[in-house]
Amino acid sequence: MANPDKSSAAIAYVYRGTFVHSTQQTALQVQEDALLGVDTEGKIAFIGEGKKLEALSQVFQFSPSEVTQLTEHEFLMPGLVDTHIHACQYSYAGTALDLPLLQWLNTYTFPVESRFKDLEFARRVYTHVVVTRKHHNSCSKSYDFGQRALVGKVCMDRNDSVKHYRESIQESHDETCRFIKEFLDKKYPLAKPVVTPRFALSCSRELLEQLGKIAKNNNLHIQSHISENKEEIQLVKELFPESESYTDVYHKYNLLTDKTVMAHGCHLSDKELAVFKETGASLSHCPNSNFSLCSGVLNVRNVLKHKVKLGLGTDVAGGYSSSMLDAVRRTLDASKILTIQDPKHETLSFEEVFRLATLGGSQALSLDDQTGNFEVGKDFDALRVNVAAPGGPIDLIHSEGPKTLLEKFLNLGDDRNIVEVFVAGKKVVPFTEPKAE
Ligand SMILES: Nc1nc2[nH]cnc2c(=O)[nH]1
Ligand SMILES: [Zn+2]
Repeated sequence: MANPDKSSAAIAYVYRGTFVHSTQQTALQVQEDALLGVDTEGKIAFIGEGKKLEALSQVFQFSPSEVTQLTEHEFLMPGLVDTHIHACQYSYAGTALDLPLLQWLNTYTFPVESRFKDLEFARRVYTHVVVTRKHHNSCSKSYDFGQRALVGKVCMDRNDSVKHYRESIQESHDETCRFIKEFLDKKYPLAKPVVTPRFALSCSRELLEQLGKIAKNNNLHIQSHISENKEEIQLVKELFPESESYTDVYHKYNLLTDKTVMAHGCHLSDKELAVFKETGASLSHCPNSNFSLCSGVLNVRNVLKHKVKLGLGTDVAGGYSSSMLDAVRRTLDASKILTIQDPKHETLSFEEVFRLATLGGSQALSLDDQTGNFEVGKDFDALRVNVAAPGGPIDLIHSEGPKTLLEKFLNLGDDRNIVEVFVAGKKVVPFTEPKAE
């Protein structure tokens, strides 16, 4: 429990019931009959025991009668963090999954993305992405709907398959600078721009170098793809013969920093993982995409052994589902496949995967000082889950403890179980239109 200092904001609301979250030390920490207060700035003001209600209400100046009591099948958990999604690929999610990565990009992805020159097309797709994903339980127009987001403008100055979908180095550089400036000028409280070289194969050395400099000079996040599929890795070797590895290509151009998140990394060597650890760069594990495009199976256990930060991603539309619950399930499947192949492999537990989907994601994005778990002073990013929601997908035959309720939700739940979603203390589901001034 925190001591309120004189400058702390007033309490906006208080929940009482079961809370589950992760810490660095414990994959799943359960607090039963606990109290959690959120202040008017959307931050967690206190967490304490239910039986201390009287004392807490006096210290933090709220009325015990206004506390919201969760029911026996409900709990609060931190928001699920999707560390990698392509908003512009959302329109064909669930289709076009019959080709491996490079052929998939040339045949389906580049032709669709090139249509975003048409602003009306772009607006229509992006609005759908945010509205749908809110109901799919995680964090672009995200900022209009109160969601937390890192948003990048994809850069590529190399592309031979769809000729009209390629920038010059100058265009890519200038558009990135314009995008960053306009984005920062809007002063969105929860959204940040990200420097985004698509991947090594679609960028010249000069462009990679310029993007590394832009990120460094403006202290920005960086995102890209790495070591997703074997054919891609072979081509990177041929295009960048001076580099020792795929990781080395990005490292050389200062694109691996503690604010970098690289998607996939299915085939990284231990030596490359050591570079990730050393630079503080993180990985986004996107198992649905890795299965759908037959790219590979990331050994998450090995990544964790190297102490590389790792979060989960949906990677729509290489991944066909925009649900983070799906990412949780596919992560467990991927781990079990590795155990089938090698019984000595230590399968990930659901508690570990829960941590990857919440705290792990916030660490991968270097946002763990603000979000990822329930710690006093962090933003209140949370889901209120009702495992027994009427008309929902889960049949509760017996009364179950909180750990089992979480496991059931992760394996069987969907948005019908997500009663409320909070981002920085603001309720974004159910969504209510802001009142007109
Ligand atoms: N999955 C995936 N991998 C990529 N590598 C380069 N671009 C992409 C993309 O759009 N999706
Ligand atoms: Zn991707």
